[in-house]
Amino acid sequence: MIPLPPGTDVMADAEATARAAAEHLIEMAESAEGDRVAICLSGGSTPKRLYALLASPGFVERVPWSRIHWFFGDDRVVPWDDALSNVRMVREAFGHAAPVPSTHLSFIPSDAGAEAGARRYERMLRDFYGAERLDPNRPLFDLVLLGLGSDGHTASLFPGKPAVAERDSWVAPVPEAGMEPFVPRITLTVPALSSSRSTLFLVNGAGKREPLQRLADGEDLPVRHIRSNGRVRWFIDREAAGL
Ligand SMILES: O=C1O[C@H](COP(=O)(O)O)[C@@H](O)[C@H](O)[C@H]1O
Repeated sequence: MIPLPPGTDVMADAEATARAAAEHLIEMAESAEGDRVAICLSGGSTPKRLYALLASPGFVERVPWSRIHWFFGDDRVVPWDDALSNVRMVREAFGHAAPVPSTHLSFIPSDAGAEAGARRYERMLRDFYGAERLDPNRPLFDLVLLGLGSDGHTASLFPGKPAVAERDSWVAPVPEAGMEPFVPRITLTVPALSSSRSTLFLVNGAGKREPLQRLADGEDLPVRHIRSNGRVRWFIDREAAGL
């Protein structure tokens, strides 16, 4: 078995990971103070089952939809209805069953290119937060969901790329990352992703053994830089853990 990050719960399979994540999301939303709950969603294929579960009977009645404001940790610079878009993935997973007020979904702007989109998304986040600087005592997000790409990226922070080192901006353009063919992306940066009341990594499947092993071997992957005001937790299924 691969030595796993601190804060790991090993789950039986992808379904168990999604169910535990749904319970954690509801717990974080219910325990949030004030009338707004901010949740930052991850993309890719892993969290799709979680989002579909939230909109399904047994969960949909328990999620405090009217209080939750949904944000994205990263996206590709493609139209929101493109098959590569995280917006499309979340919309499809929520379907019509999730009663999300339209003003509570903040999509990453994708129509003006990576640079301009990053600036616009940063403005949206700062306006929502109500300040130009992150207060270490007041997290931007109640919950940040993240994944781990098979090549070691998280959000769209790719190992060794400039966005990983960004500490002033909350959002960064990712014009290239060494994956070919690469679609430009926009990503939250380490300080924004680390401003959370809770952070949860979801990692499933045999394809994640390699990046988990690289992490265990001490490689400087972007996830190493992510912090939280509260706990950083990992839900990893047995297959990814090498069990
Ligand atoms: O490209 C992306 O990949 C990572 C990992 O996705 P996964 O489906 O392999 O778990 C994801 O966290 C990120 O948001 C997404 O844009």
